[in-house]
Amino acid sequence: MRTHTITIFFILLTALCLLATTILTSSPWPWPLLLSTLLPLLLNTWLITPGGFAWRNVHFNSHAVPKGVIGWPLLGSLPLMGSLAHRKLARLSKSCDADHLLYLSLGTQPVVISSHPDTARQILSGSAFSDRPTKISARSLMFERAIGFAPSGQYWRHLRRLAATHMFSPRRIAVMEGLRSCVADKMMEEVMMEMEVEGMVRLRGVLQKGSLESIIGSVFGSELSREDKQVLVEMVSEGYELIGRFNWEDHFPLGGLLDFHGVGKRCKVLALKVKALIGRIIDEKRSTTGTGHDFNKDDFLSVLLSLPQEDSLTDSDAIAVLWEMIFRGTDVVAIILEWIMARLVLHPDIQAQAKQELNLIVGARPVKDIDIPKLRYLQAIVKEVLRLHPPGPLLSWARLAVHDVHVGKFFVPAGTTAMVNMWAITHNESIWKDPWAFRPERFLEEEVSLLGSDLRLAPFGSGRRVCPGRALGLATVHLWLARLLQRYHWVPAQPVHLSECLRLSMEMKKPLICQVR
Ligand code: HEM
Repeated sequence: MRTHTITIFFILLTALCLLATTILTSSPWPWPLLLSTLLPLLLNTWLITPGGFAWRNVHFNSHAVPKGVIGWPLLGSLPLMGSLAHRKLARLSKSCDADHLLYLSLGTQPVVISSHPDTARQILSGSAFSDRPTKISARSLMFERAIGFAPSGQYWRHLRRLAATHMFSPRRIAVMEGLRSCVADKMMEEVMMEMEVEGMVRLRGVLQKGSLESIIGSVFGSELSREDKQVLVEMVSEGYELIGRFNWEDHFPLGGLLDFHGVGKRCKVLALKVKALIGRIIDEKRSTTGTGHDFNKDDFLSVLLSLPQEDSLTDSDAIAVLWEMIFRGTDVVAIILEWIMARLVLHPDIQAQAKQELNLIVGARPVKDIDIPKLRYLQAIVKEVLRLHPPGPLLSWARLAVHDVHVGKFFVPAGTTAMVNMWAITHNESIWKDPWAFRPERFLEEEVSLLGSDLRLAPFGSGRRVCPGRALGLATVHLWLARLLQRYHWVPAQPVHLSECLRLSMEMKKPLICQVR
């Protein structure tokens, strides 16, 4: 029935075009002939393929024809991919009754989107979707030689092992507790200073500065100069802007020609600056010991430099990996904490309950990492915020099918980009009771793991490419949240807006401005 209607539609459209061009050109040759041949061909491939233009060469089994959206000619569904892409895609999947798998085109890129835990598990946890789709800006910024975008071969496995052992292991996280704690104290002072000087606190700036300080300390050690730190801040923020920008080349083979904003050029310039700065930091670190094999510090760079020959990385690969850690570790913790504090100033009863728990279990001394497992309500608050505001609503960077595969009964060819709409899953009323309500208690009533085993709530992804920094990220969020609540009572200084803006991560569109007592 659907195909029938479409066929009639494009025959009528062709006839209309033929008529229009005949009238407009007053000479019937050659435009009408050309149009009447090309148009049906184009429309045929665009209109009757589920998912639109990018799927034109894929033949689906008649028993398992997927549901898809055709989108705009050539662009496909690209116009949906703005700052609220997760919401628009969720609405689309629902309206097409395609929560399990929705087919669409982003330019010439075939894409499937899962908004259901079952298909999300198949995509994230199987081996078929173990690569990332090409992102030109990520490649120019060297991330293809780092964990996030390296193809899933031996090199990527080696990097993950190094990071798991020397950056994110429980021992390393425990060793770095002193640093995180010290940064927390500095943030408290800054909060107090802002209150005294301005009468209000712009929390985002304080948290971003703290996150950067903390990640720089664990990656490079504490020797970095103020100037170098400032340059790193600027580099990370430019990298965020560039990588979050729309890039034609990611979706069309010759899209690079349309780089009107010069994103490609700016990425190359930034990569040169990153290489120069981190290259110098590596050289300086090496020269502090002379032999280059005598590092006894705990920072990640010292560990990388002291690896045995067979495990060691070239300098340019080490630069890519160190840059990735700084880049990834800076913003997301600050973003989560800003969402949490926004919710807590809007719900003073929940804030009071969290403070009461802290009082009861920890008392007046500063909270430590070992207290966190006992702070069940505090953990429930973090979970509830990650459910309502997952920092990667489409799980940051998508996955790429490395071979043909079936997801459920639907065929997905190699080269397809797969996205999981975690935001749609965490807001689905058939999965979560009262999904729009902020109710941390739900996680006291039911134990739900955040770490990737339960696809109803997997803000860190799942499977072989699950976020390797999740334990460090959570330890930091819990510790700093507990300290912020222990020290101050938080109230809004201006109306709090919960509107979202999806760039690389999903931020609060309007920064939170509070007062403390
Ligand atoms: C605390 C909040 C964080 C959140 C919500 C988060 C979220 C994510 C998500 C959704 C992915 C993609 C997972 C997938 O494809 O299945 C990811 C990957 C990654 N994350 Fe995180 N992340 C966080 C913190 C961190 C930190 C602190 C670091 C490092 C310092 C980090 C480093 C990485 C890396 C290197 C990858 C790529 C993994 C791969 O492709 O093998 N993340 N993260």
